[in-house]
Amino acid sequence: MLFGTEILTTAQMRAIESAAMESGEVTGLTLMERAGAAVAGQIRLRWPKPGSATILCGPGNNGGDGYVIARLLAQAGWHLHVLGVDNIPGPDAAEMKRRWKRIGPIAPLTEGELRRIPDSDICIDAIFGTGLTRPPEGEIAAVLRRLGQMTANGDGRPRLVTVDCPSGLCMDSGVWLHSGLGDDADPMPLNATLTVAFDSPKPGHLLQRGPAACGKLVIADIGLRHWRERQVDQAANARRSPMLGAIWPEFPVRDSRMGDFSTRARIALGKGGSAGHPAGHKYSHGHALVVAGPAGHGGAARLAARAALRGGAGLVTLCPPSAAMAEHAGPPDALMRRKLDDAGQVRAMLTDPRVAGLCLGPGCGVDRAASLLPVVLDHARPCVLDADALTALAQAPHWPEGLSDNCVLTPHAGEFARLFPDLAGRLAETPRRGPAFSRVDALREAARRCGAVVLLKGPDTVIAAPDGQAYIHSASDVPWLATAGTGDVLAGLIVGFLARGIAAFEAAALGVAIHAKAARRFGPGLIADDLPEQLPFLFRELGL
Ligand SMILES: NC(=O)C1=CN([C@@H]2O[C@H](COP(=O)(O)OP(=O)(O)OC[C@H]3O[C@@H](n4cnc5c(N)ncnc54)[C@H](O)[C@@H]3O)[C@@H](O)[C@H]2O)[C@@H](O)CC1
Ligand SMILES: [K+]
Repeated sequence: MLFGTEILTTAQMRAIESAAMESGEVTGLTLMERAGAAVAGQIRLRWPKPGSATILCGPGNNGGDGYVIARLLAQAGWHLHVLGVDNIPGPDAAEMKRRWKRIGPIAPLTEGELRRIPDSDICIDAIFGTGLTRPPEGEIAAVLRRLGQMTANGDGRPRLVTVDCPSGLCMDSGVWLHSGLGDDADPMPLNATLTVAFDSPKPGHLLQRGPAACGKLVIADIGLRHWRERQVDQAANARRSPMLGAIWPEFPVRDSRMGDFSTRARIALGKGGSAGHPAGHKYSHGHALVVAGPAGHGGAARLAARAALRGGAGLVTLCPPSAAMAEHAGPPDALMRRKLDDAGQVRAMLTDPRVAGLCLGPGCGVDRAASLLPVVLDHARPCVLDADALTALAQAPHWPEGLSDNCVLTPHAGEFARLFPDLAGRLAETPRRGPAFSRVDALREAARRCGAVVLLKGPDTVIAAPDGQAYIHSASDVPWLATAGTGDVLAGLIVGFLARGIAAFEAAALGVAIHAKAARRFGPGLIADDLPEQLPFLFRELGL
């Protein structure tokens, strides 16, 4: 179970469109008309007064959408310049091109032409969509470079609207494809004001450069839901294509299949009762242990412990070494403390069946984490391994063996590179072809190798489970979340959810979503300490 919506790779999207057309219930021309109408509708919604638009139409169906948009905007009184590739596209795009030609001219899609025509209020990029497989070259690359320069101002004039995606962006990974001939030959990254994509987001809208390139992302329904649900279910049943879900800043309040976030969160958290109001005994909500480190480094573990408490663990015990006990004497009084000096003591604590979650890593110190890790892994209790525990794990002799699927690893990019240097290396390569290796590909492989849930933190957090299900959480709208200690809070929150009996993948997905919501609710100026304090208000708002 996931929160958010299913998202589709470009290959899945093409398969769904083909299945819809093969059914005979809908034609490609109808889908193209709906796609173009959706974009024209969004433009008219945002800019109700007809203005001027330059529409750039590529060689395929994305270009076909562009000709539909041209026709509909012209009918609405807009003044248009249409530039198009001089080719014979597929039958649907060719028909849309013909229909436009009855209304207005098509100038060649060249950089020179784009320079010659006067500036418009908006530029519409209908050059490449899901069909992009290689970097734009030659004249089209020059056009895109010019388009990037013209619209570099973001919200200045002209504004950039992209059809399905900004051209040149790999829709499966969110990276710009490069020719390898140097920056002068490549298009300039685009910064759109608005992107209207069809049916479902693709990973590239939400990962890496995608959010900045797309601007506001609107997902338009073009009547493919029936075929999408069938294809996704068939693929999942055949275990060919495990579920990929996502939440992004403009995530609609009510989503097609999974319901809105609060309903799904209520179902997940309902398994462990309501936050802060345990229906049963405190132990029925599980006891979480948070391991702390040497004196002077206790803040990280305290943040994690506080988040675990607010997240609804029945009991939370902070476990520093004896020498650091005094440092943890302050509030919250709800927090229990117990000294933990060696692996034997952890072993004794973990024999208590009520311990339902453990957090190892924040402020722990790598040596201490390394000494405790074997016992923690041996007991296979639900746990979060973060920070120093990840560094220790990467150095462990049997890595990547020994983990179980109730364990969540929460690396940031640097820690991920220590754990999976080859995958990090592939992510860092300059992409020459699409689909480029994506963060979802990397995380699925990482989770498969180590047998645990892996969560790669960032503005585009990706979580994957060993069985291949994956989840993208895009929080590009809360840059203030990137501040010291917020990762410790996330680790603690996930441990709190684990202690409530929520399965590791769900606990991680829910933790990331609630963490970002708490930051969004607080706003800029946030420090990590503020996050756990937002949780009671957030839970109440979500009706949890
Ligand atoms: N197939 C459908 O039923 C629908 C498709 N729609 C639109 O169609 C788009 C996909 O259309 P296409 O599959 O025709 O692909 P695109 O229009 O994205 O690309 C056009 C063609 O350019 C070629 N190409 C790829 N990379 C290139 C490069 N670097 N330089 C030069 N040529 C390159 C490819 O052969 C591709 O077929 C979607 O993004 C969407 O906008 C919508 O109209 C909705 C319905
Ligand atoms: K486009």
